[in-house]
Amino acid sequence: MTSGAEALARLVVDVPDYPEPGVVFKDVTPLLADPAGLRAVVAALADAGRRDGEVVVDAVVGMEARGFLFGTPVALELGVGFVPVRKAGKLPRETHSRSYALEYGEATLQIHRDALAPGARVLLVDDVLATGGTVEATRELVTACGAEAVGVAVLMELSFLHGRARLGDLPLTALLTL
Ligand SMILES: O=P(O)(O)OC[C@H]1O[C@H](OP(=O)(O)OP(=O)(O)O)[C@H](O)[C@@H]1O
Ligand SMILES: Nc1ncnc2[nH]cnc12
Repeated sequence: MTSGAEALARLVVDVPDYPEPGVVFKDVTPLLADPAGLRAVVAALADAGRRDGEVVVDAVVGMEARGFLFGTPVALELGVGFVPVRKAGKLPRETHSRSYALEYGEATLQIHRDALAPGARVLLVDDVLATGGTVEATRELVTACGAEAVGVAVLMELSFLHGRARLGDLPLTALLTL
C-alpha cells in the first residue's frame, strides 16, 4: 500500500530556479496524476481533522490554487463542506481581504464574508507551508468570519523558511518536513 510520505518522496518533483532564481519549486502535478498516491496523501491530510477517529472540524478551507486540489477531497473524506480562499478579485460577493508576502512575491487573499458559520471549527489545507504568509493570512480571514482555525494540514513544510514560527498555537500536520 502507498503511504503519504512514500507518495510525496516519489511523486513530487523539484524544479530548480522556478519561478525565480534561487527557489526550488515543489511540483505536485505528478502526485495529482497518480491515483494511489493521491488517495494516500488525501487520507493522511484528513487525519488532521479527526481526534480518536471522530471528525472534529465543521469545514475545510483551502487556499488558491493548490489548496483547492487537496482541500476539496479532504472535505469529502471528512464529510464536511469546502470553503475556498481566493486571490483578490475572484469571489463575486462581499469579502474579507488580507495581503501577505510569500517566498516569491506578494498577494491578497479573500473569503466570502458569509462562507463560514459563526464558531465553526476549520481545518486549513494546502500543499506547501513555506514562509507561512498564506496560512497566517488565511487564519485571519477565518477569524474575520467569526470562525476558528483549529489546525493546518500540508503535504510539505519547507522548514528552512520558518513558516511554523508564524502559526503561533495553531497545530500543524505536515506529511513531509524538508
Ligand atoms: O507559506 P507561503 O510562503 O505563504 O507559501 C505557500 C503558498 O505558496 C504556494 O501558493 P501560490 O501563492 O504560489 O499559489 P498557487 O497555488 O496559485 O500557485 C503554495 O501553494 C502555498 O499556498
Ligand atoms: N518552493 C515552493 N514550491 C512550491 N510551492 C511553494 N510555495 C512557496 N514556496 C514554494
